[in-house]
Amino acid sequence: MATRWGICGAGKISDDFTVALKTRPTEDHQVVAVACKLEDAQEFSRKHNISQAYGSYEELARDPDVDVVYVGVIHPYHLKACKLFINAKKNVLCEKSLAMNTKEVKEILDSAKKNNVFLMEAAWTRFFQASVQIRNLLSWEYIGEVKMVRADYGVPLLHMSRSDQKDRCEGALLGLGICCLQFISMVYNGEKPESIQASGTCLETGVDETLAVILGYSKNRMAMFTCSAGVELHSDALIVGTKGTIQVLSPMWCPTSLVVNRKETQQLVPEPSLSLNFTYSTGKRCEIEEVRQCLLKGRKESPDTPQAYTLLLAEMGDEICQQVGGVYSQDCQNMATRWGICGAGKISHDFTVALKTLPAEDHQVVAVAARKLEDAHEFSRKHNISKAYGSYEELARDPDIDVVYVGVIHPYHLKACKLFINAKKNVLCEKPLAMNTKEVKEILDSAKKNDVFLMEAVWTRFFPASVEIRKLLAEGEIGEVKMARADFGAPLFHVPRSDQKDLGGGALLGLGISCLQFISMVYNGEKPESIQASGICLEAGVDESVAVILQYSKNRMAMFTCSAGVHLHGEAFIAGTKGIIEVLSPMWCPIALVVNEKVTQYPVPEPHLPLNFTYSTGMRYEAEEVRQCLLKGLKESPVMPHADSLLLAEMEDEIRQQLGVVYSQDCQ
Ligand SMILES: NC(=O)C1=CN([C@@H]2O[C@H](COP(=O)(O)OP(=O)(O)OC[C@H]3O[C@@H](n4cnc5c(N)ncnc54)[C@H](OP(=O)(O)O)[C@@H]3O)[C@@H](O)[C@H]2O)C=CC1
Ligand SMILES: O=C1OC[C@@H](O)[C@H](O)[C@H]1O
Repeated sequence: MATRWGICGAGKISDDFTVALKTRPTEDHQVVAVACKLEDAQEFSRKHNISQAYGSYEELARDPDVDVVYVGVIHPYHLKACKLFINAKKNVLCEKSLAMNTKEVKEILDSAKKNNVFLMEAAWTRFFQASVQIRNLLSWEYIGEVKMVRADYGVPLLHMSRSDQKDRCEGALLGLGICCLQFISMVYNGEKPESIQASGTCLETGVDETLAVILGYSKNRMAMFTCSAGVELHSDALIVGTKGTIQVLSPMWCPTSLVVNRKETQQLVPEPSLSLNFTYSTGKRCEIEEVRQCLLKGRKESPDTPQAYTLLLAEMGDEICQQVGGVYSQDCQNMATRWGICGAGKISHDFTVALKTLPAEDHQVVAVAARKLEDAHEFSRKHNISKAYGSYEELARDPDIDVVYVGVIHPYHLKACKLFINAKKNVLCEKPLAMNTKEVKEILDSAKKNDVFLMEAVWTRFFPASVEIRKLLAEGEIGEVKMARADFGAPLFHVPRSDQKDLGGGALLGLGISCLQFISMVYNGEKPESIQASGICLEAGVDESVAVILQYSKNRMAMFTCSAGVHLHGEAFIAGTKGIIEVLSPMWCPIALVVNEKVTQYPVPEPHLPLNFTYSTGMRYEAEEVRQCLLKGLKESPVMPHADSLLLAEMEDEIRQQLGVVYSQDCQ
């Protein structure tokens, strides 16, 4: 009985695929239907003598006479099309690249598994006679142990709309480089490379034009490829072993000539019955027959292109895209921000609980790292995190992390931030960003140099109440601001990190910073004209209680008190020429505002686990700010910009100097 094909999409590749199918016996393969815009489907069906033409993919999905659908639409539509057919229990052969990124590929693979249907990415090169011969030669170790693989594929394609428009297409990697990658992956038997280094040029649209990639494999083996949608490359491939070489002559993506240890053999493809759009497309007959054989044997995937290979290709593609800066809208949309947590202490616990109050589609914690592996394990068990590392370095190397939350105590912020930033990780670091201005500058500089996002976790700024305060001030609700005041005091000296100097102790950096950032927010990041600080210090040399007066231009002022020895009321207010905004306690995680005597509440969600600190689920707002910044490609938050972190550090330095609090970091 013939395998009955449905064709999804009536473009160039579907045209060639249908011609290739005709080179097979009609007892084995028949095209029974085609679907796309109705007039195009009708024209396609007339040209190829197909009995059924549908004006929608949904009709094709419902056709009971179709055994397998060939998805020949452009990549951005693969996910939707594949899921439609798979959910209708159709087997699917989908053009390469199976989807735009790993997340989409996983979604397609999962749905094929769930629906128990056959699915294969149309990596047609693998099924050419020449590729079969290569696999045989490698398994016989005909050229000894493989040490190096190289492939190139370049064709000027930028005149084709799908190749230069990011929303419609793929760029050089997804369009061409994927053939080189799959070749390398075939030679190395689906092994994951140990390293990938990619460099490339992108068009103004953000699409990658030309790429060069080096892959490092275990046991000192390597591979490299170049691809270009801008220029013609030689487009051959080479496998170098300890005892010889296999050369795949151009076109390596539809190979018909091999040179094995200098001896050339040719395996030609049949002539087409109609003219083709692409080189040697009748070679697709091999993948077509592979699908039939798999269906006859009841297989759900091809042993020659298993789904694990498809996944690996997507993962490598994502890594390369990330390195060259080619990000597609699909990479951002619907994709969770993947957090790594550095430090398994109290605030990291609270932050992780706060993340759980946000949709799992938007935020996921994928790994935690602590100095001791058992602490990381305990944390990961408690929070159901899949990866636990016993060092921060391992977290820095994890390719699955988009952003690291640094929740260690402040003397270690500099080292941790630099580690992650140098590993090209985005960072949200607990406050204070560092111990002094010098350290803060070092972190900011390294974030700039490495072109990553960095934000000091000044969570207060992102509470809805703070958003409301900024709105009211901008609208002039209380007239011209003349005075701001804040207090924050809590007896904390039972906590070592609060009274020990080498652990970053002291009221100012622990608590006063929340008051200082509030004042700085009210005065829009302006530098005060003068600062007068007075305070009392413990014998250990850290500040216990501090009172500070700040003078701003145009006769405006601010003041705050903080104490790590006693409880203070924890309120703040902003007084203007036309009214007053009061922030009820706790002002550092505000849930109630009184604006000209009218009270408004802004409650935070309940936590699913007990918290260490007051209203910590409010850290969800800063986490969402990070996500939004990353989605927009920002390197700093407009609400808590780098300049504000620098100003905070400068003011803290000045206050500490007046109090006589000196940390070892100030002397280095
Ligand atoms: N937003 C807010 O309101 C709050 C902010 N914070 C800030 O968060 C940070 C951490 O505070 P918190 O969680 O209470 O602190 P913890 O005492 O719980 O310590 C946090 C982590 O810091 C690392 N650490 C602790 N002591 C040492 C040390 N002696 N040497 C090296 N590393 C050490 C540990 O990492 P590991 O697990 O790897 O061993 C530990 O788990 C501080 O910078 C603080 O200012 C804190 C509370 C509230
Ligand atoms: O460092 C701190 O420790 C105690 C907390 O209550 C406070 O919010 C934080 O800044």
